[in-house]
Amino acid sequence: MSSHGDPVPMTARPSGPLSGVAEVPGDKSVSHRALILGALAVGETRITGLLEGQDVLDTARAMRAFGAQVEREGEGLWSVRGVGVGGFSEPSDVIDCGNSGTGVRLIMGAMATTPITATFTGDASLRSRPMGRVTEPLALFGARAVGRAGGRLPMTVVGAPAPVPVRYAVPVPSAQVKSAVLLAGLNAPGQTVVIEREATRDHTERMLAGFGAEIVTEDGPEGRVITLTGQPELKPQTIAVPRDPSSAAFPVAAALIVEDSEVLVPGIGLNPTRAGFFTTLQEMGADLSFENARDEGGEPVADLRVRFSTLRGIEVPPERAPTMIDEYPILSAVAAFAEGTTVMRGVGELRVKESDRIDAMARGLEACGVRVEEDEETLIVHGLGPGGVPGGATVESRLDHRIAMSFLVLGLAARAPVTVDDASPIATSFPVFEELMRGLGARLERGGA
Ligand SMILES: O=C(O)C1=C[C@@H](OP(=O)(O)O)[C@@H](O)[C@H](O)C1
Ligand SMILES: C=C(OP(=O)(O)O)C(=O)O
Repeated sequence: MSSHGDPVPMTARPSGPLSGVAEVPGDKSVSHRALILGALAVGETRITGLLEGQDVLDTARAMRAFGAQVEREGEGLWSVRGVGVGGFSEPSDVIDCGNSGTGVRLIMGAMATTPITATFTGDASLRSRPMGRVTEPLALFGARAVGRAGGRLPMTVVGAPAPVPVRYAVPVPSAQVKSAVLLAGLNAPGQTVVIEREATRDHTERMLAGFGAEIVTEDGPEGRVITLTGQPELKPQTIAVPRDPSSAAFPVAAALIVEDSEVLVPGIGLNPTRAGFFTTLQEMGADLSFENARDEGGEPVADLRVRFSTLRGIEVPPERAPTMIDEYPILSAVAAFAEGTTVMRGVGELRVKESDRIDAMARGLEACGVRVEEDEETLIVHGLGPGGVPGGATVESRLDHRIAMSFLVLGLAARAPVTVDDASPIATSFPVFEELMRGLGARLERGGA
């Protein structure tokens, strides 16, 4: 929701070894898609392990506003009675997607080929993010959108009265744009084709196939070509949401930088389009072991054991960025404890997330005594080695959950406490962060140092 309450300062203090089992919540990307596709299926979809973070709760509320019946039956246990492809009704009020880029962009796609009108808004962070990247391809289907200057929310989308299928090459690596086009393609007759030069997370494609849509992915010279046949009847599913690797990144990072730690993170999703952070950590010398690799609900899953490690700085290959895009903030916190320099190039997309994440990390790391360099597309962190980060600063979280969690993790291994001015955004993706980290032995406290 866009109303933002009082800031919640939080302080991380230098902690003793972390240990135990970190049961992180359900995957945010998969949770949004389970609700949206459930709402477009005919019949009752049942979901277990749904992330009950604010971003996903806002999507659940939006699906009700478009006519689906969405019920919470227990912890993480939800049921969605869908209205069928093309069956969305017109919401009687503004759709507030809170802090969630995924929520607003996927929902715009899902309604853009139905002849209804909807107005979208969000919090101050979401209202500053670009929506033109979705409304441009949605216009090719025949939808119209009017928003503020620069394609910003609030924005009204008028669904296409007679949608036509589309062939669209996504100009930026973005699973949200790809997914918006595929969801719009659901109600266009014929074949909608999306081409992406760099493969981004493919949960939409996997889940559409699970719901019975005809969808084919081919890798060719132009990149990944995804062809969806429009106007299917989606069949309701039972979906087990895997634990979120992007949330797991925080306890994993904490165990790597706090001396003598050992933590087990069970059941995390390890879809290759999401796992780049763990590959990068291994290249830095991290002691990670993957146990009990298995498949759950169409997604690869494993238990991850992590032990404190002496890390070295590396150059992260730019082509890996889409597979770890949300993990650069925590990677740059980890890099501060590595020996040598970590170079992250080709990460310009970080500037249009919940905050400008390159700037937010650079300023916060500097305040904690870490030397950084940056340009439009690059962040470079000069590591100080294990135990070498001074800390002792208050850092701005800028309405960005990942910035808040990154600096709280950093503070557990710094020499002096680190305060985040507002930890409340953490509830968007990882509502049990504080409790879970404390359970491992992290010294997290409400308030300033
Ligand atoms: O499709 C998704 O679920 C997401 C895609 C990514 O955004 P972009 O599509 O903007 O890269 C990612 O940053 C976001 O957290 C979730
Ligand atoms: C970028 C993120 O989310 P969204 O784009 O959905 O707001 C994120 O969770 O890091």
